[in-house]
Amino acid sequence: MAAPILRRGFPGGRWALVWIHGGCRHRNGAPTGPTHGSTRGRSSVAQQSLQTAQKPRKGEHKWETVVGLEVHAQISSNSKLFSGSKVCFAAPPNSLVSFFDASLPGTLPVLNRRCVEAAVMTGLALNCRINKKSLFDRKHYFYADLPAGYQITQQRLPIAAQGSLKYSICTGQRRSQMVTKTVRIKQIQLEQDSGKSLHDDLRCQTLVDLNRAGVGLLEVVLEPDLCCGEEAATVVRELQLILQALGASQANMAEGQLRVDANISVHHPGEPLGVRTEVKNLNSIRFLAKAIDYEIQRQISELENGGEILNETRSFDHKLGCTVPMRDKEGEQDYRFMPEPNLPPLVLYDTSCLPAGADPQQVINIDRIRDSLPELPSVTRDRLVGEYGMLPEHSFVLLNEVGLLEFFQNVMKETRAEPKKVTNWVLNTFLGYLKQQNLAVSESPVTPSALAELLNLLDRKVISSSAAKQVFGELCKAEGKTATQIVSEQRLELMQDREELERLCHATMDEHPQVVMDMKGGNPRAINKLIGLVRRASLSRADPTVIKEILERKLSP
Ligand SMILES: Nc1ncnc2c1ncn2[C@@H]1O[C@H](COP(=O)(O)OP(=O)(O)OP(=O)(O)O)[C@@H](O)[C@H]1O
Ligand SMILES: [Mg+2]
Ligand SMILES: [Mg+2]
Repeated sequence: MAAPILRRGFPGGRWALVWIHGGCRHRNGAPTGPTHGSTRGRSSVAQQSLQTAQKPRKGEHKWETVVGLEVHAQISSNSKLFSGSKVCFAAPPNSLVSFFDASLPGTLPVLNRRCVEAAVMTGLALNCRINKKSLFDRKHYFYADLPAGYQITQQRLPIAAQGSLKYSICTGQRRSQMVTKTVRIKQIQLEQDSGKSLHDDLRCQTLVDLNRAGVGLLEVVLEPDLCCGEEAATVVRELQLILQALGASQANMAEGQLRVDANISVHHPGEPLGVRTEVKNLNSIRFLAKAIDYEIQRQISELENGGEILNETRSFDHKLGCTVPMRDKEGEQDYRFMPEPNLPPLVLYDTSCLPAGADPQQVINIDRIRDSLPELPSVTRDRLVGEYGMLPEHSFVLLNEVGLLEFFQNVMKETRAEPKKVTNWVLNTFLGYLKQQNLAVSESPVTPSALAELLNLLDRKVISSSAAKQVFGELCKAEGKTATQIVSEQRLELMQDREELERLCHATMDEHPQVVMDMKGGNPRAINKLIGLVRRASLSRADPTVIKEILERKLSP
């Protein structure tokens, strides 16, 4: 019986699986490979998502639109997939390159355990089947930023396959209805990132930075179940949140940690899928949606004008808002896939089938990873709705803004105010201010404790709602004052003294006899005017409910 052992590769807890006799132990026989078959026999989920395609524009009713995504996520790890070089964004060019990353002869890959664990976590979170045996392959193409002339990937047997991802999308005329849909995951594969080519047009030269070469990537391949830019954008955002919750990837698109290739085709209902084009390397969710919608329109008008769609790769020109063929990817590529001879099969275990005598620290146990999975975004949203009676759409906003959920939860820890009130303040006043100032939650001058203190003052009726807004405005100035200090310095406390309030009402009525006459004459708006006048005289410190009660009593016949 063959048995894998783990070999310590580089310092810092890196291990490689070494296959001694070239066999494999499985509990239930060999796992099946990825579903590379035709995409035509799509499930009812796929059909359903096609049927609910976006509202047709002119001429579009005759067409069904199909979108399939390949999402590349850089794995959060201190070192690269097969070498000990550090992974760091924006380091000086070529400062993080080992001999292996530069493909010097004689160097060998050593698999990074952390990357494997991140892939298993992601597979489990996306309801995939985890393959207990997966294989590495070489995918050949020639480009300056790929020094080996091939990328190590998992083409034949990836680490995870056949999963699904649920996402929610707003529909209806006023987009007030939320519908939950499912997209199937075809497979998740581990692979190396390439380096970066920097084109210096002025000097007509290309510079190569290999810092990124060999960084671990997860390629999540989705089945062609989507139908428009908005659906694709929603799915990618959900995937991004899942990867971040798992800690599998920081998935920051601006830093290139999440890049998407969008495959698009159109066909007539009842006919086979059309020829797909692939828009490569989309690194913003907004551009992803725009590129897809543009490409759908382009393909439809091309076909309606008697043209044909070429199976080509394109890129999105965000300045022009259109897709253009990629010059370097013209023609069909032959990647000459072949097994990677320097890496044994990657073997994973369940608790029930650990190899006899194996050190649990040295084998990768799928059950242990499953047990340590954190709360996933969909579960967090359900919890917010259940625990705080929050509207589902509010739970989406809380999760979508980076750091906002943590902010909300920290406010909740320190306030006795109703969760609904806290949600309103966080989503309207606080988030509204951040948006207006173009600030991230982490840059906010208002801390969760400061907002909690303010909400406590409001809850204890120490201040009125309008005074609370005023205090919030002062907190935003970040002068280091607490809400209580601001309230006392600006004398914003609600007037509690009944006699003082009576006196104020009396004085206001004396000053405005016409309004009093109107009120006595039955003008319903006069009472509000009088309340406003008393409040102004009290510098907004008088409680409107108490004023109303006093005025009504004084003016009742
Ligand atoms: N007719 C189609 N229309 C739209 N999308 C499609 C169609 N057929 C397949 N797809 C999508 O194309 C993608 C194919 O990705 P996959 O990684 O399997 O292969 P590839 O694009 O040929 O290879 P590479 O990884 O080199 O880009 C999948 O997301 C799939 O859903
Ligand atoms: Mg792919
Ligand atoms: Mg592709």
